[in-house]
Amino acid sequence: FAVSSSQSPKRKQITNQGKAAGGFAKQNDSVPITHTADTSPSTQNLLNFLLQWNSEGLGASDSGTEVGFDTTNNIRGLYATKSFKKGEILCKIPSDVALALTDPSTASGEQESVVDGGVNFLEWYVNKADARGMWSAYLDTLPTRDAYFDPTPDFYYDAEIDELELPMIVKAAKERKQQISELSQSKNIPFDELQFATWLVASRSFTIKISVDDSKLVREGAVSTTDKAIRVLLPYLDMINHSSDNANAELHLVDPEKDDAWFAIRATRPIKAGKEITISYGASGVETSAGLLMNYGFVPDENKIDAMFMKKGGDDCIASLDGWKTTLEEDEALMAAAAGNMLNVLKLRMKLKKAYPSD
Ligand SMILES: C[S@@+](CC[C@H](N)C(=O)[O-])C[C@H]1O[C@@H](n2cnc3c(N)ncnc32)[C@H](O)[C@@H]1O
Repeated sequence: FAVSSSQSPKRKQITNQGKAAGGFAKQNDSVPITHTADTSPSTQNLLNFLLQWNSEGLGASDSGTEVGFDTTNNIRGLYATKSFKKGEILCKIPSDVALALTDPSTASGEQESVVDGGVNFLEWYVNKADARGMWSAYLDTLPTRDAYFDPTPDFYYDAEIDELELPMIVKAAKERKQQISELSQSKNIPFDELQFATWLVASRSFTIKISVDDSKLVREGAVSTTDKAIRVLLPYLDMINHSSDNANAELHLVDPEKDDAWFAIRATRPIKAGKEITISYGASGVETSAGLLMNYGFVPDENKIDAMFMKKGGDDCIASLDGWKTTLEEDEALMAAAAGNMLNVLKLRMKLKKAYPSD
């Protein structure tokens, strides 16, 4: 099985090239720079760790990608340091530096919940000294509970969840809070710890398929009903932010049938040097704004998929604009005085009201 669990990566280690990040190989064919390079020790450590395991397209200034902070909103993300054509690989990491969050021997076609993933993350990596040491270069780059992060409804009061109004979202959000509470008790994990681990898993993990027959990764588009879904954390690749309507890259499996498989980021459009690299989150590559709030804690400004979600949402969805408790204008007025979690609640409500076709 090519994805590591808590053990060390299996591939042969190469000498650390110790190249520093930052800067551009060439300035032509580039866009104005909208980020500052992340030169923090934790990110440099991660780069060195990944280079030891033969990762490509990262680490040196001309390698292809670098971690940076958006100069406007300070959000950390991944940026191109050279131009790429559509279809080109920007960077890749070997599958054995992926941290599995699902036990492949018990996995089924059904996706385990993010809360189960949170339990496994704590039990297999964080609370196990040897694994924590092995993966420290990655773990040290993760957001922490004591710094600001975008809270998902797992962190909301029930009254705030109720304000989301859409029955299917309110139900899913309350169920997940409940599951965190139940599993924290049955697994003897402090509630706050599991709540945050669940957030890390929900907002950073990728779901991939592996073949039942030989436990190898499965090429995209070749998924059969007997394949198992497993959740993985992908160091460095999890620095990539989301774009609903303008993503320029996607996760791609290279040589999934071989032991030496790779997780790669591939350009879906031409990308100029300096441009932020974005993918579209969600297992199927389309995530509604409600789904983004549930799992990633933010509501995007644009999202073409929302209109379709409202139309095809079924009985659990609010069937018409009349079904909402407030009008768009009332929400706009509430927004002016809102703070904390209610900002995203109202942003989502207003966005869905605007997206819903009035025919
Ligand atoms: C997989 S991580 C991406 C890397 C992350 N920015 C970091 O610094 O580690 C997902 C998180 O990034 C942030 N994020 C990603 N895309 C975003 C977007 N389009 N707008 C606002 N926040 C975004 C959200 O906080 C989300 O939970």
